[in-house]
This record gives sequence, C-alpha cells and structure tokens, in this order.
Amino acid sequence: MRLLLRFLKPYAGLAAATLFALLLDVAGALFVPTILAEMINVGAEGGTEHILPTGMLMLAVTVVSGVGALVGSYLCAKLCANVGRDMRNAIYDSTLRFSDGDFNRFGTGSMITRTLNDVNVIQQAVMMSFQMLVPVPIMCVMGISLSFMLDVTMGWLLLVTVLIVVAITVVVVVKAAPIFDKLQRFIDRMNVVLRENITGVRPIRAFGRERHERKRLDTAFSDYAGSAIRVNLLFAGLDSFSFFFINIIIVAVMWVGGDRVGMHAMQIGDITALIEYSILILFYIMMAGFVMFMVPRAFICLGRAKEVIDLKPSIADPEGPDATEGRNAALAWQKQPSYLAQGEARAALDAAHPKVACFNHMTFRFSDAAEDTLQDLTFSCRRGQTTAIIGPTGSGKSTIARLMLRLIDATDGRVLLEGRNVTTMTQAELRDHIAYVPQKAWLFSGTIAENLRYGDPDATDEELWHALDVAQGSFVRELPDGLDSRVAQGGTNFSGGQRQRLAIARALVKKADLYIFDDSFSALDFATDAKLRKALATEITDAAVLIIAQRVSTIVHADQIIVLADGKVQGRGTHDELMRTCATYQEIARSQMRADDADGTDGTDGTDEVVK
Ligand SMILES: Nc1ncnc2c1ncn2[C@@H]1O[C@H](COP(=O)(O)OP(=O)(O)OP(=O)(O)O)[C@@H](O)[C@H]1O
Repeated sequence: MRLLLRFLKPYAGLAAATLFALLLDVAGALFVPTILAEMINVGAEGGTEHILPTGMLMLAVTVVSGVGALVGSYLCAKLCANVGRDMRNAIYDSTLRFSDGDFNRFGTGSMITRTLNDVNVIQQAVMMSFQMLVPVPIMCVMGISLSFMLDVTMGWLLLVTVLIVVAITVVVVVKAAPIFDKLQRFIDRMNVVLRENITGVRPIRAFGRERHERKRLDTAFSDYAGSAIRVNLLFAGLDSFSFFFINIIIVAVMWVGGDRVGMHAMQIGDITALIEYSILILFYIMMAGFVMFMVPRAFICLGRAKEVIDLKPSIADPEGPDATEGRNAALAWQKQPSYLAQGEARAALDAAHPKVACFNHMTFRFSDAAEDTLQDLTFSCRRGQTTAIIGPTGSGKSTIARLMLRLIDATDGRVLLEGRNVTTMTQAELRDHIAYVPQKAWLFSGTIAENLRYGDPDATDEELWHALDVAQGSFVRELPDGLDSRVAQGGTNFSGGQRQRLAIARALVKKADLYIFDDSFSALDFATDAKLRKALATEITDAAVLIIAQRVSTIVHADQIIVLADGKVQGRGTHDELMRTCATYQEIARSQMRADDADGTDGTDGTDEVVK
C-alpha cells in the first residue's frame, strides 16, 4: 500500500479533483430521488404548480451529477494511466541495476509478468477503487442518513440490510484472496513455459518433443483455468446474491413502507425515494464487492512489483566514487616483493604497454555453487596488447568477462581497471571504458545502423561502414537496404556468423580502453576468423584486447595466453612458450589438430601454425 501511495503522491492534486468529481456524481444520484419524492408528495396533495420548478431542479442536479461522472471518469483514467506508466518505468529502471544473480532470482518470464500484467492489475484496481470503492462509504452514510430522516424504522431496515450484505461480501472476498495469489503465480508459469516453447520451437520439433511440450503447456493452462473458474464461481455467487437482495429490499420497503404510509408515519413519495436509496446503496456495494475481488490480487501484484522496485541490487554503485581507494590498492599491489622482484623488465613493459585491466589474486564462487568457479586468478590486460584466455568448456572463461564488466563481484581479491578497483567506480563509468562482444551475439529489433549505434549514438555512417569492414561484415553492402536493413528481434534473420560480425562491429563503433571478445569468432569460418583478427590488430592499437576463445588458431598470435582449467591458471605465455611448457595447452592444441585432420581441413586456416 505504501508503494501505491508513493506512486500516487505526485498526482495528489489530480486524485483530489477525481474524488471531488466522483462525490458530485454520488451526491447527485441520491439527491434526484429525494427531489422526486418531494415532487410526488407535493403533487399528491394537489400542489401541481411545484412540478415544473422541481422538475427543473431535478434536471440541473442530473446535469451536475452527469458532468461529475464524466469528468471523474476522465480524471480517474488519466490518474491511473500515469501511475501505471510510472510503475512500469520504475520496474524497468530497477531491472537495469540488476546483477546477473538478481536476474536469475526472478527469471525473465516473471519479470515480464510483473512489468506488464501485474502493473495492469494494479492500474485497473486503482481505477475501479476510485470509481466504485471510494464512493461506497459516502453513498452508504448519505443514503442511510436520508432514510433515517424520512423514517426511523425504514432507516433501520436499510442499515441492517446493508450490514448483512457487507458482511457476506467481505467473507467471499477473503475466501477469494488465496486463489488470486495462485492465479498470479500460474500466469508467471504460463509465461515461462510459453516463452520456452516459442523460443525453443526448433529443438522441440527436431527432437519430436511436441507432445511432451504440449502436455506441459496444457498443465500450465489448466492450472490457470481451474483457479480462474473457482474465482468466477465466487464472483457469480456474489452477483446473484446481490441481485436477490436488491429485489428482497424493494419488496421489504414496499411492504413495510406501505404500512408506514397507512399509519401516516410517512408519505407516499418517500417510498419511491427509499427504494431508490436501497437500489443505489446495494448496487454500489455489489460493485464494490467486485472491486474487492480485485483488491487482494492487486495487493499481491503490488507486493511483487515492490520486490523488484525496492530490491537492493547485489551489485551497487559506491556511495561516493572513491578513486583513491582503488588507485592505492593498485599501487600497494605493485609494491609487493614478488612484483618488484621481476624488476626492470616489468617496468619497461609497464611503460610501453600500461595495464588497463588487472585481476589480482581474484577468486570467485557463485552463491549457489559448492566450489570456486575461479581461483586465485592474477593477470593483466595491457594497452596495445592482446590477452587471450583459452580452456575447456565450463572452465570459467566467460565468468572472467562478467567479472570485468561487474555483472558479478569477486568473492575474494580484486578486479582493477586503470588501477582502480572496479567496486569503487560507478557501473556506468566502468562500462564506459569497455566494449564487449557477448558469447551469444544478441541484436535488437530495428535496423543494422541502430544496432551499431549502440556503441556510439553519434557515429557517422562512414564510421559504421568502417567498423563493418574491420569486422568482415561486407555482406551488409550487398543487402538492398545496406545499413537500414531490418534486424529481427535477437537478430534471427541473420546467420550465426553474420550476427557475430555485426556484434563485433557494434563493439568496434565504441571507442574503448578494453575490448572483450567472448568466444566471438566461434561461428566464423577459419579464413574469415584469420582476416578479422588481422584487421583487428591494425584497428585496435591503443587499447587492450581480451579474447576468450575455444580455438587455438584464434589466439595463436596473442601477446599473452592464459590457459584455464577448473577455474585455475594452468599456464601463461605466448603460443610458442606454452607449446613447450604447458601440458594442458599442448593437449588442447593437439586435440584441435586431430579434429582438423579428421575433418580433412588443410593448413590454410591457421592450424598449421598451431601444429608447429
Ligand atoms: N549463475 C550461475 N550459477 C552457478 N554456476 C554458474 C552460473 N553461471 C555459470 N556457472 C558455472 O560456472 C562455470 C564457468 O562458467 P563459464 O560460462 O564461465 O564457462 P566457460 O569457460 O565460459 O564455458 P564455455 O566455453 O562453455 O562458454 C560453469 O561450470 C558453469 O556451470
């Protein structure tokens, strides 16, 4: 509730105006039968000259009430649309601050449900509450007071009826609340299964798992349908009960009212007013009951939205950017005896190729893992040099890229950029220095130019073409629309290799200090891979390059190769050094040679260099 008030606060004026307009509507609705009763009473006693002015008054009240209803509905819709928009933006903003772990906690399906469906439920509930719930107490108090003013006995009759109906409505609503909780989780589930089925339609067909998946979907749909039917049964029950009571009260008012008129305790026109009051009050309570059905669901949705909006990201920016802490740490590290012992050679290297990124005795373990994914990792990426990481699948290579980008934080040790601990920089500042090509080359729906300008929104067409040329993306020149060619969501209208080259070009458009290529050449044929690396070497001369790769041929020319296995560094050096000293590297290189022999690949792709 506090969350809702937080979002309503900026629109306090609009909310007050909405309530005032709706109050006019309610007051008018009750005032009309009061005037009508007066007209009948006066008319019954022969005062026909009052009919015209009273009729005009009724008309005026109806107009005011109608305008109140119209304006109230408009303001209410505006208010709720604004609140809904702000809430969706707040959820999205919060998502942008999520670390990888935070994302995994919620899951994509649930995040979509929370942003779209949950906020929609909240928006609808707020709108209906304003229009149908908030006026109820006003309607009840005013209607019952007017009834008491006409006749005390009739007032009591109406009051008791209202209390019974309210009590039954509350019981039904309380019963429905847990079903709504389930309903929302079933929507999450449907979302997850449906997404999996749509995005994974090819493997589903390829493995002939249509029946299995259909069953999974059917279960998700049936669970949702079962709960929805139970809720609707309660809803229908309350509906019929309310109409039944409205009819009963009309009969009761006529019956008891007839007696009271016979006893001269009230006048004939009062019966009309009392019937109108009863119908209005019970109708509003009935409508409130329907809204109350939505309220528990809206509270659950509010709770789910709050979980996201108020989540303290596991990776947060420092309170005040603390550059000195990071620099001091880097200097302290460089003063260690082991570091100094390596003496002049290192000093010369530092001068020629200053360090851009450093991993300093860094250890990392996923929160749900039993073992460290990376252990005691120490290496640097230097300006003007290429550092490569190679290792078997699952050895922790991509985790290094995620740590550098601070999508996850080191469990122990430090990750430094330009001598500063990454935890002392804001994430935006850190990522500003880095251009990253993810393992899965994800493209956004739009045009090729729009995708490339993710790297730099101000890049000219010439710069985009240049980046494409370096990334061996000349296929774009052959497309009829060139840079304006359409890209489907995820880039699915391009081949894997084309997607990788576009993702590489996107990274190249950004001028960065560190370029990270996470297995970004894997879908390229050997010849294109070789050409691309050659073009990269002449293009990126003043930045550090970190290449994560599976193929030895991709990294054979790297200035430094880190061999990783089971999260530990097994060897470090150039290709030639490692071929002499590192058994793991030799094994990787030989296994790839054997695979190439088996493939019948000749030596024109760089594998001959690997073999030597
Ligand atoms: N969110 C996570 N929670 C727990 N463990 C994870 C998570 N993400 C990755 N891992 C584990 O961390 C290890 C390293 O994963 P990583 O993706 O870094 O490997 P990799 O060397 O890049 O593999 P590949 O070459 O196949 O891409 C793997 O064993 C993986 O199962």
